[in-house]
Amino acid sequence: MAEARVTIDVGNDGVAVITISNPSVNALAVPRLKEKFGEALRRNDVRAIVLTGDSGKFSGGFDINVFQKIHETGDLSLMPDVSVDLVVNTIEDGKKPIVAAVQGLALGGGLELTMGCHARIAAPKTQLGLPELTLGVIPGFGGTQRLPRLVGLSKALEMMLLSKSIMSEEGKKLGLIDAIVPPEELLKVSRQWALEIVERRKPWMRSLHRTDKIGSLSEAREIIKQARKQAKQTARNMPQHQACLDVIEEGIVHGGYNGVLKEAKVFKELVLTETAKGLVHVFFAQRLTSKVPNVTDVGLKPRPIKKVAVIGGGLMGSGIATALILSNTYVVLKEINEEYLQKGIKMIEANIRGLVAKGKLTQQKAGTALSFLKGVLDYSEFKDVDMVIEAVIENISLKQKIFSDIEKACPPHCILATNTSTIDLNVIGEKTRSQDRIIGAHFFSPAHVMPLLEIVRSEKTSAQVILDLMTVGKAIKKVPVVVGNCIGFAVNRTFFPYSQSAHLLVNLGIDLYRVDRVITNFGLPIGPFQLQDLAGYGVAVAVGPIYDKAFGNRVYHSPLLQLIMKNGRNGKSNGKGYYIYEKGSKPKPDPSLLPIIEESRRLTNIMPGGKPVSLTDEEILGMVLFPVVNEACRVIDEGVVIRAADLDIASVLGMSFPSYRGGIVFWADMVGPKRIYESLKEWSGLYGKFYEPSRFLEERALKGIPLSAPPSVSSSSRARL
Ligand SMILES: C[C@H](O)CC(=O)SCCNC(=O)CCNC(=O)[C@H](O)C(C)(C)COP(=O)(O)OP(=O)(O)OC[C@H]1O[C@@H](n2cnc3c(N)ncnc32)[C@H](O)[C@@H]1OP(=O)(O)O
Repeated sequence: MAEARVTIDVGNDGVAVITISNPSVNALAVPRLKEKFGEALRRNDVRAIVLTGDSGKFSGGFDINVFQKIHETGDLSLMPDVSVDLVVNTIEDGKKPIVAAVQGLALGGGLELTMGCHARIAAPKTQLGLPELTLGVIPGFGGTQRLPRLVGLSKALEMMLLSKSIMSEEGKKLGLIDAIVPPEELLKVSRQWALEIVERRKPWMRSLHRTDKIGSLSEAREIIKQARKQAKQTARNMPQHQACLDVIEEGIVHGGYNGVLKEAKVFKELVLTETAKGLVHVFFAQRLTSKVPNVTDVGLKPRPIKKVAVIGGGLMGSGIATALILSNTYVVLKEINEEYLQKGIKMIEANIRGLVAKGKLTQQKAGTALSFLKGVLDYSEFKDVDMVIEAVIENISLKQKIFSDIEKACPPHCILATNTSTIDLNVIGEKTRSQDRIIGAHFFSPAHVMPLLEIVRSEKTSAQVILDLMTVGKAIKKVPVVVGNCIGFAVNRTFFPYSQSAHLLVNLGIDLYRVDRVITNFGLPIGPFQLQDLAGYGVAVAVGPIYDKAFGNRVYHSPLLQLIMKNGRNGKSNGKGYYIYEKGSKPKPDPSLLPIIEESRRLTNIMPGGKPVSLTDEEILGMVLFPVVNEACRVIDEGVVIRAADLDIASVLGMSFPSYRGGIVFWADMVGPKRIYESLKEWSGLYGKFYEPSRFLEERALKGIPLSAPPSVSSSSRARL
């Protein structure tokens, strides 16, 4: 981030324009703001003040880097007193009118500063929001008090608890914005407005003193009560939602100023929580994924990708095609016969209809998206495509044949991507001479919904091709994470022990549904057994031998899956798996599964003394997740990911690992490598090689080094990236 500046410019009209200038989002530089406001309030030639931001943006809020410094040092004094000293005393209660001239975005502390001002003038389509809860804190510059007073309690709760921003047009209707003017008139109108306040021709409004939008105390309490109930369900394990409601309630009951004081106190408590640490880590880690050494830092420019061919109209292919057409990219969907092609097109139409039904897409945009789709049965349309994404079944010879066909059918610049989740890219491209443009584009199902795009490169994939796919990924609203070429790549490789540990626990006598419950209580949306039901068993069966070959004796074999398949269960697809699935109701545990589980326990015979083991929920959690951490260590050690933080993002976006725990490696460092190592060592003694700690974990645990610390040069084989 470039150096933060705040400038002051006093015009002949007696208006001082204070401008925040801190590329790229004008994060707030508090000491300089205080200094410039002090100057403007002191100077006799200044009658009124306009506060604005440079380069078409007001401000993205308080500098989040400061939170990270607080997390590293524990030093709360790094957090300046803005709320009372600057926003209440200097701005809101200052002796000169202050108008905020807002455009682009005003988020978090940025919006809070504007709410302390006496009026807000905005350019069209300015984004306004208080997203602090996504960082594990609450608005800390008075936002919890002023937003309800400006837009009403219900709307303010929606904006804060769901971190939902609004546009200035809606802000105008709600009363948050006083006028909307074209960007070129923003400063002129704001200056005039400020002078009119001086001349008492416009009201001198202090938001914190208002009560007209709050409603009666009993109404407000009822709204807060409902919000508490909802937050209990939707924001489990996180303290900031209930804390935000406490602070709002304080202000409603005891007045805005008391609310501001409580807000500042609670903010300081929250900023030190593990939740804030995890979420702030995820914020920066996600942005770091777009920095790929030797790809994004060597002056390359992304090439335009206008037309993409998707081969295979199954679940994955149709999801990928959906994601592409939603971003107005021309897609040619290829299938082997008319029947399959129509099936694929119908799936894409259903995906689009689903988004319309959920209110995520207008009917008009749905029609536009579908106009970008064309179904084909041969390669004639491939002559001018910029990229092909192959999404057929995991069959090596089929993929090899397709790649040698598309090498001939496509222009020489065309990117040749595969959506394989397991097969080595070098094997797929073996029959071509185009290894430099072969790349993995690993989407997660459903591809038009899940945000992660794992971009897999081989040693031969060119930097230009990686950059192009990263750009396409961002254009279709995915978060691309570049990883190396290995079995399962980063996500499936790291999580391969996840369901195996769950099976092992069941064979040790632990209740299957309890395992799922422990995992959902931890924060994943569903447990490993429900996940298997949802994904279908075909994937597990197909990848089993591949994992066996690659990972040898650290694979745990359980007969349970085969047994339940023999029993006619296919998971959610036929309504019967580990759970019973009935339309309109939640998945139900199935008591008739017990004899099958018992058969699996009999066959594996691993219960000590033939008796079920007794474990605490914490032990169950560790026995499921520590083997995942162990594999994550190997993934880091082998250089499959550029940095540990990439695996955090991949786990959050690909496996729905709770973001407030910071991702798998961040969480492991919070738990402590030593504890994880010692537990795994103990379990490997009791239950075998599946739990044996990796060399990397052992080294880090014994030397007291966090798993996320950059690997040492002497580390084993960092050859993949
Ligand atoms: C006390 C107060 O209540 C507390 C607060 O104000 S906390 C801050 C509240 N504000 C937020 O949560 C907004 C966070 N930022 C965002 O959501 C998005 O960055 C944005 C919508 C502003 C812009 O998005 P986009 O254009 O996609 O750019 P994005 O890549 O995210 O950010 C650009 C750069 O600005 C940085 N940045 C964005 N907001 C920042 C902030 N508030 N502080 C510090 N850096 C910030 C990003 O880290 C990134 O840096 P990089 O280029 O070195 O990677």
